[in-house]
Amino acid sequence: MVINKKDIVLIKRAIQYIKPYKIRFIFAFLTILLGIITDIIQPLLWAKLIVNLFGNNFPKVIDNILLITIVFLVNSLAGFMRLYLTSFLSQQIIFDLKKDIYNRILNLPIKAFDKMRTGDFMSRLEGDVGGVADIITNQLINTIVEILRVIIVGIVIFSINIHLALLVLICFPVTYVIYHKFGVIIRKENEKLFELNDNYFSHIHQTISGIREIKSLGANILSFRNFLELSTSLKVKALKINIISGVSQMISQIVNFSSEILVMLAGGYFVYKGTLTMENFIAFTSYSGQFSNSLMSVTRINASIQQVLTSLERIFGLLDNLNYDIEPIGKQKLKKVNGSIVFKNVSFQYNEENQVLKNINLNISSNKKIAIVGQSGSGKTTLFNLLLRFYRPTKGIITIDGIPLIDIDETSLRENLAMVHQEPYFMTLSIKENLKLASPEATDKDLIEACKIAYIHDFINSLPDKYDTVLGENGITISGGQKQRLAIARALLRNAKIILFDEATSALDNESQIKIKEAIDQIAAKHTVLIIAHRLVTVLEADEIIVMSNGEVVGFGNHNSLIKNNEIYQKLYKSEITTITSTPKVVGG
Ligand SMILES: Nc1ncnc2c1ncn2[C@@H]1O[C@H](COP(=O)(O)OP(=O)(O)OP(=O)(O)O)[C@@H](O)[C@H]1O
Repeated sequence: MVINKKDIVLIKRAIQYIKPYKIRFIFAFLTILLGIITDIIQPLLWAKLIVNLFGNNFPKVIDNILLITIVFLVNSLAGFMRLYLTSFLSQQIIFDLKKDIYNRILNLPIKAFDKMRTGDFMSRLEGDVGGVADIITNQLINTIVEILRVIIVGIVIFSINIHLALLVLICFPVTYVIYHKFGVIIRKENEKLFELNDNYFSHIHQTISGIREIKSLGANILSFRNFLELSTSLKVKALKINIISGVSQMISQIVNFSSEILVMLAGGYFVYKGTLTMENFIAFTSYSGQFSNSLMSVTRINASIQQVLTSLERIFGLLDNLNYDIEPIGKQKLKKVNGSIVFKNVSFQYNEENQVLKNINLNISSNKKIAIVGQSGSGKTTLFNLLLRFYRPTKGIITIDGIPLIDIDETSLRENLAMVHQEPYFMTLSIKENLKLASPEATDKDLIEACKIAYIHDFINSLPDKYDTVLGENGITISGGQKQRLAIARALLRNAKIILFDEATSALDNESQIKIKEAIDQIAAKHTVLIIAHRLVTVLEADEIIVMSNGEVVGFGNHNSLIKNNEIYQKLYKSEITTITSTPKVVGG
């Protein structure tokens, strides 16, 4: 068996998942032991029965049949208990592993998702976990049991006839070498199979989440071709692994069969010579079968262990990769929040390569409507990302009401900061349930009030099921403007003092635009609203405008002052003015 130090660490970690259920494991183990003992007794009883049948000893035959029946029943019961316990343990370990991975994913910093593909999470959560749990419960118990069986049955066959037992043993080194060699190959092939599985899951996830893009680009055929390529590789790899396992099994079966023939020939000869009783010969042939099968299982376990080690490596590797330094988060609760925000000398970079924000200094008063404008890539979204604490500034400090962002307790921060995305995400749940995700305690009255402020109540009321209408995947059945208004209502329900709003770049109908603007105006009276602005009307009416260029704040003031004094703002404004006169769009990115 090829197990190195690293594997031992993996196994030790896996054992942590077994520990809470050790009593059940012991029971499973005992039922299996009972199974082995009854398996060992049975051939002996059958041998006695046959001898008694030939000896015309009818009362003894009845005794033997009675005993055989009892042993059979105990054996069946033990088999059932074993099945029940191992299934329970296997499902429980799957549950525990998945729970740990899922919990880790939910609590990951956003930067982790910049690196990992969704498919990697899916394939490990689904594929590897099941495999590991099965092998921990079934294979691990089996290994111990089969080793025990080899020892016990080994003692029995050696005590029956040492020469015959040695003949049975001959096949072992050969079978061992076969499985050892094939085990190494299988492990390598499995690693490749799992990698393919990651790619496969990623591809499917990307296709489904980007289906609109794929269709509009006419990339269906290309996507299907990639899918076929991946599925074919998966099929070929899985087949190859099965063939390799099959070949190794076939070779060892041939070796086994040869040794059985040798045992028959030698055993028959010993009976003929009178050095072995018929009863012992019958029992021996059955035991030698058990012995070789167990020995085969023990060697075969090597392949399973190689497989489980690959999966363990991937699962724990994923968990470890996700083991980002736990960034200290403060415990300070925000009480009655004013909503003033300060950026002091804030710089930030997503990676080593480029500085995205450069020495940002901003002083945003509460209850104001602030528009952020700037060319695409100038760093507007990154400002929001930092405020949302998705990433931490590489330099400088951000405060809310004078409290450093880093010191604010997580729940408190989320309660006071709400975000309305360009393409808001809704679950496949009813409107009411989607809104309640933001505030589970909200009453129907609260929901209606928020929806009225967000100018979406009348629309919801016009739907057949009103607030109980179920939204399609990602709110597909409602328009972009309606989605944003619903998202505003959701943000309002959070009762957050600061609302971040990423205006939709896509053209909204006039009615939607006016309603969104009115909703924001109403909200801005009592909240600090920061808007990544893409519409002229938003910019013109903002209390303050932040002008961004190449990761720097190059202007701060209202439209009138900026249009007079700020060159970059003038340029942005002028470059869009033609569009603006035809449609009420766009300033900046
Ligand atoms: N997760 C990320 N990892 C690495 N770089 C990123 C990441 N997100 C954004 N960037 C880079 O940071 C810079 C600023 O991006 P940001 O999204 O903040 O710009 P923006 O002004 O909001 O642009 P737009 O108006 O097009 O949305 C860009 O150069 C972008 O490529």
